[in-house]
Formats: sequence, C-alpha cells, structure tokens
Amino acid sequence: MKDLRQDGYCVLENALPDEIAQSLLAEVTSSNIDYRQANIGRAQDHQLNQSIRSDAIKWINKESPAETLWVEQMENLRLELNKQLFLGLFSYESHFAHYPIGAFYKTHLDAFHGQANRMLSTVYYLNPEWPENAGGELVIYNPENHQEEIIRVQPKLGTLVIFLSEEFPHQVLPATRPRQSIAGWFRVNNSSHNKIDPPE
Ligand SMILES: O=C(O)CCC(=O)C(=O)O
Ligand SMILES: [Fe+2]
Repeated sequence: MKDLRQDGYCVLENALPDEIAQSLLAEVTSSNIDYRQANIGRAQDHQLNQSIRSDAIKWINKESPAETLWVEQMENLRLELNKQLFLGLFSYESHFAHYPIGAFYKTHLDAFHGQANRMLSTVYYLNPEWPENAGGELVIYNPENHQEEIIRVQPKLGTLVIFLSEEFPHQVLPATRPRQSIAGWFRVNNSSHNKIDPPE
C-alpha cells in the first residue's frame, strides 16, 4: 500500500489467503469457464485497436463459489484502499483471462486521461508453475518515458499487481505455456455530459 501511494504501483506476492488462491486455481483448471475472445468484448472496453490483444476472457459475476470469494476479497481491498489512500473507489469489475501459448497484449493504457473512470488496475496470477524462461511477463513502463521499463512481473500464482490505470503503459509478453490470470479495475463514479458511468 505504501508503495502504491509513493510509486503508483505495487507488486504483492501471496496477496490472498492460500485457500482462496487454491479455489481460484481449481476454477481455472476445471475448464468450466466459458472464455470468449477479448476483442469482441463489451461496449465499455476502451480498445481502439483490436489487434493488440489475443487473450480470451470471462467476466466475473459471482457465478460460482470461487468467483464469490474473489469478489469479496476485492471488495475488502476496495474499502481498505479508500480508507488508506482516500481514492473514492466506487466499484470493481474483473474478468478471468486465458492467454494461449504465444498470446500477447501489446503496450496499452487501461484508461485514458479525462474520460476515464478506471482508476486502479489489478492483475492476479493463477499459474502454479512458471519457469524463468517461459516468457509471459507483465512489463510496466515509466509514465514519463514509455520506452523505459520499470518492472517485469512473472505471472506466478498468488502475485497481485496494482497500478494507476491512466498512468502506466504496460504489456503482456508472449509465453511458451498457457497463462491464466484475473484482470480487474477499480472505478470511480464519473458522471459527465448527462451520462452516468457506471450506469445505475
Ligand atoms: O495479464 C496481465 O499481466 C495484464 C493484463 C492487462 O493488461 C489487461 O487485461 O488490461
Ligand atoms: Fe492492461
């Protein structure tokens, strides 16, 4: 949390209780998840260029006990962040993401200055084995200099990354094995031009 306040991002290993990590891992290995190509996502997806990502996703909606545990954890985190950092986070949305071998997500921002209501991005990884040379790292770049890498994160089970959605360009490198995660966004309630977003 201190790092998040100072640097705008943080990386937490073993971020959630073990039984919750295990239950989410069981969920993604059960192959019960109905993944869809991410680039035909919903209207709020601010993706301009659909060729930049090749993952498949499933939005989380408390449809299983594991999803419910996840949503509860992130609700606790939302309240904690609001208490400690005064962020006024209003809601949270998240999806499972499956990156098949070779899949990627090229450098992008999760929100755009001015119009954004995504304030904080989270990524939680669900890969129990991840060799150093398997690729698939999340690479985060300096907001002041988009060429400069500031951190590379291995997508290991239990690691949670949090960063300011409007500030940090980032990408997912292709991997030599399938890669599982949950990507999510804490939102602020941003109303403008008669449009209330998120909708009520
Ligand atoms: O899986 C990751 O490491 C990051 C995913 C991402 O950037 C996104 O879904 O917007
Ligand atoms: Fe992203």
